[in-house]
Amino acid sequence: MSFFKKLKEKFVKGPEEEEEKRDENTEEEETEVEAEADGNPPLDGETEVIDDGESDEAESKGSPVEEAPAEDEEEQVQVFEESSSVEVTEDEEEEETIASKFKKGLSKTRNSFSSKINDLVARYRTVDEDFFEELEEVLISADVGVTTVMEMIEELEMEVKRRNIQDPQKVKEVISEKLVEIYYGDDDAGDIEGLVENPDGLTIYLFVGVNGVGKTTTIGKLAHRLKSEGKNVTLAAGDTFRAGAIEQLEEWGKRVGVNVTKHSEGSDPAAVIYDGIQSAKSRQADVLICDTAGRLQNKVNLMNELSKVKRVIEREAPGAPHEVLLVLDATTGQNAMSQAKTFSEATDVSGIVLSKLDGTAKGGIVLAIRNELDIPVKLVGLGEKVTDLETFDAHAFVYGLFADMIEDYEDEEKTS
Ligand SMILES: Nc1nc2c(ncn2[C@@H]2O[C@H](COP(=O)(O)OP(=O)(O)OP(=O)(O)O)[C@@H](O)[C@H]2O)c(=O)[nH]1
Repeated sequence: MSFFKKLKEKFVKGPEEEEEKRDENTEEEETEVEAEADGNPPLDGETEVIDDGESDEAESKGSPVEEAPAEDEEEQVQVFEESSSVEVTEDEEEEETIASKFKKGLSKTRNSFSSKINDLVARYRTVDEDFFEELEEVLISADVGVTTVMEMIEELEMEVKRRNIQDPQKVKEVISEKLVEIYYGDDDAGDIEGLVENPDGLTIYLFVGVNGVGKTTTIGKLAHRLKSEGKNVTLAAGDTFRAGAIEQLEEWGKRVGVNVTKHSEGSDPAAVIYDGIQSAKSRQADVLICDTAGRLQNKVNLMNELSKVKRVIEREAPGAPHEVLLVLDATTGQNAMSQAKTFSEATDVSGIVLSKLDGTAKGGIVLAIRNELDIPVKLVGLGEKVTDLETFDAHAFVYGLFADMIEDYEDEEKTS
């Protein structure tokens, strides 16, 4: 079966399915309206009471960092009241398919990339050396990364020869297929996609990345997603360095309806994370998401800070952190690549979260990161809404890049 057809079957819903989905949505809306009429908020609110006794006991057993300010103890754990989680609007909750999210989120990249590809195939009658040279430029301009592009062109040339493809139009499909193949390399999709979870208790995710990349927003989005899946989520405000970072995380905690462990600005991040773990344990949380500061200016400090935080996590929750997630801003292109290199030297990054993928026309950065750094992209930010965080899926990504062509392909199919 052709690759475009496979993608179509996987991601494009038929009219009947769309109809069913619309009916389901209408039913859900009606239920929500009824619930509101009964005085219940559309999102489940959360009233949480902390067992302070237990966390105090843990602290007295020896917080790892003596310099943690004692006067903050009573405000270390924030408790949000029931009304606080309704700020996620119904509009934001609207259900979209993974395909429509990737299609919408990658529209800038698609518009630039597919128009260049279409222009290229329209100008060539046969697939020759010049064609591949121009294709190379198109891929490089989409930030795919020189090394990855070279590998890709080599494989494309072999494939085109093997299948004896003469018509440049037919190369589009081969490109899409190769993009997926190059992304996975020798790995199975199941091994590199999705976040690792601890089946036996608390799962801990450690977030790292420089300031301004969208770390806080991503943590908020992930907390919302996990909570919507029925998980008991808690956050630790380990970015004690950037002014306003703690308050910003607290805001997200309120918005999403999860509690946040915090100390005052400038305090030791490892102490916050330690308290976050005790709090998560005492409330039997399923997931703790830890924020950290990213000071790139001083690599030694960054390394020391992250290794101290990791040591505390490893000691207090053996087997954790289950993921060390580096947030990179897709709009910063090759700068993101150099940040990834620095952070991988400072700590064991297990996955990348690529934020603001919707804000760039150079979405090819996904492939460069995966291929040149050998770190999988676990999550992608596809917009500013709380629900605009998706588990990365290379097939959905390629569908997002080639959606228009796949639709044209459908037409060709229908008319043939
Ligand atoms: N369009 C779009 N905007 C995003 C995405 N993720 C984050 N943003 C926006 O990027 C801006 C910065 O994000 P924040 O999370 O506030 O990041 P920050 O506070 O500057 O810095 P850190 O938390 O240290 O990364 C905010 O306006 C976010 O709404 C995304 O996936 N798409």
